[in-house]
Amino acid sequence: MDSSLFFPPSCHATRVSIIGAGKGGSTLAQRIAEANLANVVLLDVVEGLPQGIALDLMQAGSVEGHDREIIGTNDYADTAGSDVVVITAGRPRTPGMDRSDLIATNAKIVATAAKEAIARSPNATFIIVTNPLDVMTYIAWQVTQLPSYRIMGMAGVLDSARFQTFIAMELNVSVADVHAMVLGSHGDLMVPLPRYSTVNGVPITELMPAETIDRLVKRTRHGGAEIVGLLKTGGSYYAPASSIRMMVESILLNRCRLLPTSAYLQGEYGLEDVFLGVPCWLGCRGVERILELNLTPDERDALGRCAESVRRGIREADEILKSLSLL
Ligand SMILES: NC(=O)C1=CN([C@@H]2O[C@H](COP(=O)(O)OP(=O)(O)OC[C@H]3O[C@@H](n4cnc5c(N)ncnc54)[C@H](O)[C@@H]3O)[C@@H](O)[C@H]2O)C=CC1
Ligand SMILES: O=C([O-])CC(=O)C(=O)O
Repeated sequence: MDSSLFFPPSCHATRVSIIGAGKGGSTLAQRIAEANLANVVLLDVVEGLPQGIALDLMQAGSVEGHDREIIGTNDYADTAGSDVVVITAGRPRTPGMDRSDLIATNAKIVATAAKEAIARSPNATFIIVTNPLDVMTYIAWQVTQLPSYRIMGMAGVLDSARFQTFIAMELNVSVADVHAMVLGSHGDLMVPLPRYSTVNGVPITELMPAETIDRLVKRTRHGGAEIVGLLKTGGSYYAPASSIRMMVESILLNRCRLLPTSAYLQGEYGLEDVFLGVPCWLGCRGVERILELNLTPDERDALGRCAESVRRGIREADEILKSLSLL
């Protein structure tokens, strides 16, 4: 019998490489495989870690009912030909730290990882997750020299998910009906937009008093630190992994979902040469289009302050990377 009938020549299966097999990276690998979105390559510098997680996830697949291949590796050669590369490599913060305290450590890691990954997957779309998010996305863009629409950072989906959760908890309504929009940098200066946040189309400004909204906005701004304070040894990873999965899905399936994304700005919102969270349609080309919302002068000013703080971080990272000849 001709065995090729049963084992046809392998065809190109969609592949997502995740650089960094820690809490965020490994949870994302699980989400992508269990959503049957793509095969996954999980890479880390620690020997045995990605291999062990990949084997464990493959064995879960036999129960979860997917046939996705998950490869664990320490070798970038295994990431070759990826459609999407996600960078979660780097240190998380611990209580008392600001995300910007991670610049010196994580700039080197992200620059190296991005260089290695782009060399093997020149056609991939990159999603950066490592903190401080908007600064690290700029670094990765600089070293890969990718067209700006093919590289972006994940933060806005997570920050909006937090705002949505707090709104649903406050009103005691289904979170499925809540849609919220958080723009700006992934830090205390982020810009939640109550005017664009609704419960099934009804603006939250009509559903709760201004003081309540202010309290939820503050909690959203400190949402990451709240979890770091509880976990003590690192940050959140379930909600971040879900948020990255949503972006990966919109790209791979060309769904063109409108998602707050850290994107390269070239005049949008009056800002240039900076990555910042803005609403973007994500499709097979990456950032297909940036939506310019009508902002009030206060909201615009808040976005400008975010841009300034990201630029300060970029200058600090650039100096470090130049001194190491990584830029
Ligand atoms: N953008 C966002 O919204 C979020 C960002 N983060 C950030 O993501 C990063 C990762 O967080 P976790 O997964 O919780 O940390 P983790 O410590 O669990 O995992 C990080 C992994 O990176 C690996 N790593 C370090 N250097 C590497 C290199 N040169 N190449 C490959 N792998 C390397 C480590 O061995 C470790 O396994 C942190 O910077 C964290 O702050 C976390 C949550 C949300
Ligand atoms: O807070 C952190 O360090 C991790 C993170 O970015 C988040 O959960 O928003």
